[in-house]
Amino acid sequence: MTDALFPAERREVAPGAVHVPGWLDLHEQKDIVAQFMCWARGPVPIRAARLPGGHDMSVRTVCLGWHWQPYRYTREAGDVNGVRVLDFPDWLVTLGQRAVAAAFDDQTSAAAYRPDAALVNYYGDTAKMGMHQDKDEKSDAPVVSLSIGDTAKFRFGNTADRGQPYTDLDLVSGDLFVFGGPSRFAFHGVPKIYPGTGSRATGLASGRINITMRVTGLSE
Ligand SMILES: O=C(O)CCC(=O)C(=O)O
Ligand SMILES: [Fe+2]
Repeated sequence: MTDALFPAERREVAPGAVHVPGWLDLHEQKDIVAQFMCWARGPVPIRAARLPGGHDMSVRTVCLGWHWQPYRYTREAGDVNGVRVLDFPDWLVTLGQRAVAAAFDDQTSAAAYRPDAALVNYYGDTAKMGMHQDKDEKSDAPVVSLSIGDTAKFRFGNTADRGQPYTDLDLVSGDLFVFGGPSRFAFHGVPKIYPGTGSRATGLASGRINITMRVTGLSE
C-alpha cells in the first residue's frame, strides 16, 4: 500500500539502481500525461525510431532538449522533419533532482543533477524494448526513469552483456527507477507490457508512457 502514511519502500535492485514504487502521485501523473499529449504533436512529432538494420522500433518516442536517434543526439530531428526539439523544461530538471534525492537519499548529488535530454516513450499493447545500454551520453550522471499507465515488465541486468544476471520487476504507474554509479551502463529492457492495467484516472486511455532523463554531456 502506498500513501502518505505508508511511503513507498526504496529497493536497490543492483548497486546504484533503485526502484521507488508509487513515487509520483496521481496529480503529477495527470500533469505529465497532459504534457505528453502536447509534446507528441510537435514541433517534432512522436515517431518510431528506425534502427540501423532498417526496422522501426515498436516504441514511439518524442524527445526534449536533445533529439535522440540510434545512436546519437542532435538538436534537430534530422530523421523526422529537421526541426529543433523542444527545450528541456525547468520543471523536469526539478523533478529529476527530486528523483535523485529520493533514490539515493543524497541532497548534494541531487542538487548537482542537471538532465538536459529526455526520451519520452509511448508503448502500445504489444510494444517492447530489447536489452540495451544507454550509452550515447558523454556523462556518467544517473538516468531517471518515470512510468505512467500500463504496468511494464522491466529487466535490469549487468554491465557486461544482455544475459544473466538480471532482475525482472514490474514498473507500475507512478514508479520511479534511477540507475547511476556502478549500474549506469547496465543493460536493461522492457520485455512486455500488461495491457489494460493502467488507471484511466491519469488521463491516459491505454498504453504506457516512460520518460528517461539523461545528462548528455554535450554542448552546442
Ligand atoms: O521504458 C522503460 O522503462 C525503459 C526505457 C529505456 O530504457 C530507454 O528509453 O532507453
Ligand atoms: Fe534505456
